[in-house]
Amino acid sequence: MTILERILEVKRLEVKQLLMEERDVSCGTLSKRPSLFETLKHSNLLEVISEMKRASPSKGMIAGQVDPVTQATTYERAGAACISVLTDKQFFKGSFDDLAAVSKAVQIPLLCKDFIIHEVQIDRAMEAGASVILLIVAALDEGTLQRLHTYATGNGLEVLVEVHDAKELSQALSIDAKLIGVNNRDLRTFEVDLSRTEEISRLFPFNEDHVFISESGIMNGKDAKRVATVGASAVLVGESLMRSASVEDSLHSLQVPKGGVLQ
Ligand SMILES: O=P(O)(O)OC[C@@H](O)[C@@H](O)c1c[nH]c2ccccc12
Repeated sequence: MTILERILEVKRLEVKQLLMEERDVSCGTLSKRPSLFETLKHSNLLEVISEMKRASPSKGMIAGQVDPVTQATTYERAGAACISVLTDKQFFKGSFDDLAAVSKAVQIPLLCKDFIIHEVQIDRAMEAGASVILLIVAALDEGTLQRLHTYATGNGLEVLVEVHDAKELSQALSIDAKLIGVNNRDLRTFEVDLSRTEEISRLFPFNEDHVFISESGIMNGKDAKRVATVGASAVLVGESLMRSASVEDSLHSLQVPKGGVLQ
């Protein structure tokens, strides 16, 4: 069984649990945040989506003692375009409480990072103040991907659709995804390879309606430049910022000029 399959098994149980809990749906008011899509489209720099990531299945504990609010406000002050908060408990040691706490402390777009397979998780993300959710193409069949995308956008959320290969990119495009991220990490093997971003960039429809994001394994300005060169508008960065002794310097070193031919 791959790690992704194991995670999805746990998610199915979590969803059952969430569906049994009674909630006051009226608290699901959408927080007013700028649009991530618009922010990325209009910037001349490679923007940074900075992630609050305590631990991961591939790296174990990364920063167990870090306070999510302190980390997120540091990201915001340093000029991040968006904060990503991992809400998965079992594999990433995050929570919806982390997301809710961060939500109260920052004004920029806020991404709920989880393995979403059901609408009830989207409701929780909204309740906790997220303005963006992640949908992972590899985790969903086509019908569910479409349904969850429609549900989220219908509720005023933005959706980052994560792909890993050409087939997944065409699935993302077929549901009209606007924010498309290439995960450089293979969720089945944990292998990280930035050439994934380069490969997908050759197939990516760079135009008004799409932005291209490179996710995972971005460690420094050199990596940032590499993905900016092939048209990335943003990088999604967790580990290297979580481990950095100077978050501000590290984040600034990633904000290189956009370099794509069509930008
Ligand atoms: O820590 P990194 O290598 O900078 O990666 C961040 C982010 O891309 C990664 O956490 C991620 C990308 N897609 C995901 C899906 C689920 C969980 C985690 C992720």
